[in-house]
Formats: sequence, C-alpha cells, structure tokens
Amino acid sequence: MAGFLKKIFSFGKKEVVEERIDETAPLPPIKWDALEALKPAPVEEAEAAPAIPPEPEIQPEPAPVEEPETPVEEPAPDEIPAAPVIPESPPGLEEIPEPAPTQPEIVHTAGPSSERDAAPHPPAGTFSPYRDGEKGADRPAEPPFESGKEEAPTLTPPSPRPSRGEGKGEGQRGPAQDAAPPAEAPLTAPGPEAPAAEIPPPIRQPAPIEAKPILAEIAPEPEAVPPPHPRLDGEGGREAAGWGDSAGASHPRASLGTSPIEAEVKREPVPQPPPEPKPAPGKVTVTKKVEQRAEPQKAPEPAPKRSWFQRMKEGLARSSRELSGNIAGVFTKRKLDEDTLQDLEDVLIRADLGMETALRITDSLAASRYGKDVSETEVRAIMAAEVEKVLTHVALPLELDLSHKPHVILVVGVNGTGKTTTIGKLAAKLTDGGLSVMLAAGDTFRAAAIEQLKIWGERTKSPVIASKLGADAAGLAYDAFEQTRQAGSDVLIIDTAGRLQNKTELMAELEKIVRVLGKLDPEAPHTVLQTVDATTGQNALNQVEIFRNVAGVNGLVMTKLDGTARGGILVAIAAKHKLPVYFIGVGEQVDDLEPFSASEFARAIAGVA
Ligand SMILES: Nc1nc2c(ncn2[C@@H]2O[C@H](COP(=O)(O)OP(=O)(O)OP(=O)(O)O)[C@@H](O)[C@H]2O)c(=O)[nH]1
Repeated sequence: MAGFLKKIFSFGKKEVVEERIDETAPLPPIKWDALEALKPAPVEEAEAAPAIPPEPEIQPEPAPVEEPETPVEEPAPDEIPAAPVIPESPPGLEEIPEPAPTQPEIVHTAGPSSERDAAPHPPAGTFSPYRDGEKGADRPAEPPFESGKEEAPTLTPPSPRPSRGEGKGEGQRGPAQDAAPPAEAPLTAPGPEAPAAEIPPPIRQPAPIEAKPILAEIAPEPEAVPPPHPRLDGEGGREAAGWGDSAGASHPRASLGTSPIEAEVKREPVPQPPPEPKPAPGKVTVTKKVEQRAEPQKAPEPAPKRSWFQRMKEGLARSSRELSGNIAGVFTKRKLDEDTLQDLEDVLIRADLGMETALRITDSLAASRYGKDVSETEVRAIMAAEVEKVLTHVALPLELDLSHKPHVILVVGVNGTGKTTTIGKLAAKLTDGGLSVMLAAGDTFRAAAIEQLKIWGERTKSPVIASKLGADAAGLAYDAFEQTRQAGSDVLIIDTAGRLQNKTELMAELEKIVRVLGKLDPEAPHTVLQTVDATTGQNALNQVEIFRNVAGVNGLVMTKLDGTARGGILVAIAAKHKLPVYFIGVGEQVDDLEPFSASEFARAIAGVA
C-alpha cells in the first residue's frame, strides 16, 4: 500500500514539506515518554523565543529611537492623533478582556515615556523601542485615564513582543504605524517564530503575565530617574528574563505611578536654573531704580561731583578737540589768507556752528590777522569771543509772571529730548524757591511717561494730575489748569507727548492743547519751553522751527550737554531763532539744570580755559 503523506508546515519559511510513509512497515511500540517530550517542546520554544531573542534585538533599536524621541518630545501632541490608531489594536486584543486592568498602566507609561527618554538608561533603552511603538498611545497616555485603560489590554499582550521583534523595522515609524503593528503583530511576528506564536493560543494566557512585565518595562522607563537606577535595571532585567516577576508586575505599577511623577519632578528642577539668573536681572532693575533714589544717599558721590561747568566742558570736549585739531590743521605753517579762511569756515560749519557764526569768526579773524601767522590758540580765542556775542542775546533768565494764577508752563519737544526730566528739575528749583507747583501728565501715550512724572512729583512734593492712558491730552490740560487754579498754586507745568514734527496728527493735538488753555486764560500757556538734545545735529534747527510755529515756543532748554554734545548747534539755533536759552541740562539728577551762561558755553566749546 502506498503510504500516506505527512505534511509539515512551516509558517516562518512558508514552506510545505511532504514525506511519504510506508504503511507496510511494522508499527513501532508507542513511546509515551517521547510524546510527552514533544508536547512541551512547543511550549519551551514559545517561552524561549520571547525571553531571549527579543532583548538583544530591542536594545540596539532603543538607542536610536530614544535619541529622536527626546528632541521630539513636543511633537508628542502631534502624535496624539495617533491615538485613533490605537483603537485598531484593541480589536485584536478585545479577545482578552482581563488585561483591561493593565491597560491603564500602559497609558501611564506612554505618558512618561517621553520623559524617560530624556532620562536615558541604556537598559531602559530596551524599552524605548517600545515607546516608539506606543508613542501614539503615550501621548494620549497623559490623558491616559480616558481611553488608555481600554486600549491597554489589547496592546499589552501582543504589542510588547511584536514591537521588539518587529520594532527594528517599525520602531521608528510614525505613531500611526506603531499602533498598527499590534494588530498585525500576532500575524507577522510569527514569521520567524511562527510555531511558537500560533501554537500557544492557550499559551497566550500566560501572555497576560507577559503584559505585566511589559508594564514593568514601562514603569522602569519612567523611573529612568537617576536615583532609582537599580530598580530600573532590576525591573528591566526581570522583563527580559521572562517576566516571571509576577510580583514585579505589581511593583511596576507602583513604579509607574511614581515614575511619571519623578519624571515631572526632574523637569521642574530643570527649569529651576532660570531662577538663578533671576537675581541678576532683578538686581539690574533694582539698581536702575535705585540709581536716582540711592545716589543722593551716597554721600561720597556728591563730594566728587564735578561742577556743572566742568561737566559741560567735558561734554563739549569732543567737539572742542575736533574743532581745535581741525583749526590747527588749517593754520600749520600757513599765513592767514583766503584759502585758510575758507578752510576755517568749513571747519566751523562742520562743527554745527552755522554759516552765520562761521562768517562772524572768519571776518573777525581776517580783520586783525590777515596776512600774518596765526596760531591755533589765537583762532580759538577769537572764536570764543564771537560765539559769546551770539549767545549773549539768548542767555536770559527765566521769568515767571505770577500775576497769572497759575503761571502755565507748557513743555514740548521731540521724544527723548528730556522733557519730563527737565520738568522735574525745574519743579525742584521752583519749590525750593518757595513756589507751589502742580504737574500735569500730558503725555497720555506712554504709561511710563506718566509714572516717570509721578516720581518727579514725589521728589519735588508737587501734586501730579494724570488721566488714563490714551486720554485726550487737551482735556487733561484743561482739567489740570482748573484744578491748579482752584488749589491756588503758583505754577502749573504740563508735560506733553514726544511728538515728531512730521506727524501732523500729533502736532494738531499740541495745537489743541494751546487752544484749550487759552480758553481759561487768553495768555496761557505763558511759557512754552522746548527741550533740545545737545547731541542732535542739524535736525535740531528744524525741530525748533516747527515747534515754534505749532506751539509758540518762546524759550529753550538745551539738554544733555554733559554727554557727547555737539554744542555747535546751540549757537546756530541762537543765531537763527534768537530764542531765549533759559537752562542747560548737564546730567540726569534733580540739580543738573543750570542757567545758561553764554561766556562759559563759548569758552567750553572753543576749548579756552
Ligand atoms: N545725560 C543727560 N541725560 C538727560 C538729560 N536730560 C534728560 N536726560 C535723559 O534723557 C532720557 C530722556 O529723558 P526724558 O525726560 O524721558 O525725555 P522726554 O522728552 O520726556 O521723553 P519722552 O517721554 O519719550 O517724550 C532720560 O534717560 C533722561 O534721564 C541731561 O541733561 N543729561
């Protein structure tokens, strides 16, 4: 008789082997021992397969996977959409309802996984691939408590193994793909380990046990916390060892519960470093605020404080040196002739003195020294004399007509030219002189300007009238005038917004302020001061012209003459507009406002001792 065919299927290789058996041959005695031996065989394979092989393969993967994960922590949210993918796995897992309890844990792990990645344990790395596959679930894990529990059961048993065996290829895939594997895992994974995977459907029962170890794996990852290394390592080892640590399964949970927290704690400490820098900026800010308040406390500073003339001289030193140097260059080994006079005229114009003053100087020099040798010193002396002549007419003291109650002083000028600071300095002078002063914060565009004026009000004990940010400046001026009049104060000083002369709207508002004040007193504002930054060049000339036309400027304050001033422009402004220059600002302190002196300014700018 022909024998029967014995077919052996190999799922892994997808091959079918056929053998023909001779039926005529005598049947050998049944060896029950051999049969029993055969039974366990598959079981052992199944057990062996998951335990050892996966680990070595997984370890290499985790490393690369973790690296990308850490930087991608943020993208996690993006992966969240992967969550929907997870549902796919559940279907396959739905068969095993018991694992449900483990699911929530998985979710937890998912959440912390990202953190763990940062924690980076080489051993934990084995779990990282896991995370990759669970990334999608991990993200949702934070909201874990929601769907995580249900998904977990399905994911736990299959996903772990397949993830390891297949993780290599899929571990780095997107979350969506990661989620997919679980469902396919049972099918594809078997490829290499086919016999073991399929045979043990009953063996899968132990799978739940494996699921526990999976949790353990997850748990350790979060515990990536440096201190608990031993636990992590230990747990990781257990997992690899076969997950027989059913007891460990409980531990992992505990670890899961704690690990995420620890991970969070780690993150918190990381941001702690910022607090350290806090002191730095804090100090800086404080010092700035304290500068003005504390400086007066610093007794030593006032003593060494240079005279205002010295500060102005130093402020003009740069211009003076340049001017002297250029003058010296013109007259080196040369007699005064037309060429030298022309060169000198160019030098003076470049120093912002203006054409008119330059010609005055060259004419004066030519009248007395033409055709003769001229020294630089002689030129500077003549220049000082001529500059003084120009400035003498504008160096006038500020006079307040107190028959007006109050005498209204409107302060205008381009942004940052020193309006508010000058108001504070002036208020100090007036209050020191026994006059009662009120201040109006007419710069309603900047909150800082209002606060700055309030500070000056406190220093000078001058009430400050302010309104809400953005309020109508003209309305504020009107109210301030009335309140000051009712209070019987002597002087009202109104601050205004820094406005660029080319901004017609702002200039219109300035005109409105003047108009409104005139309703209460036709002669108000009685004094319109414009602050001019001495470091400004020729543009200052235009500023004066525009503000004079719009607001009726009738007096100037040249500020910042203690800095790198280009004092020459003051001479040009005086020569052109012939407006009184009441004060000069030589610093940021309350007493750094000096009456303008033509002779001292002229000597300083000419470099004459
Ligand atoms: N060195 C020096 N600095 C000054 C002087 N006057 C004002 N400042 C500084 O210049 C800066 C601007 O001064 P402010 O008074 O705010 O000028 P402002 O015109 O009111 O500015 P806005 O409110 O922006 O229109 C501040 O830092 C002042 O301390 C001065 O005479 N010398």
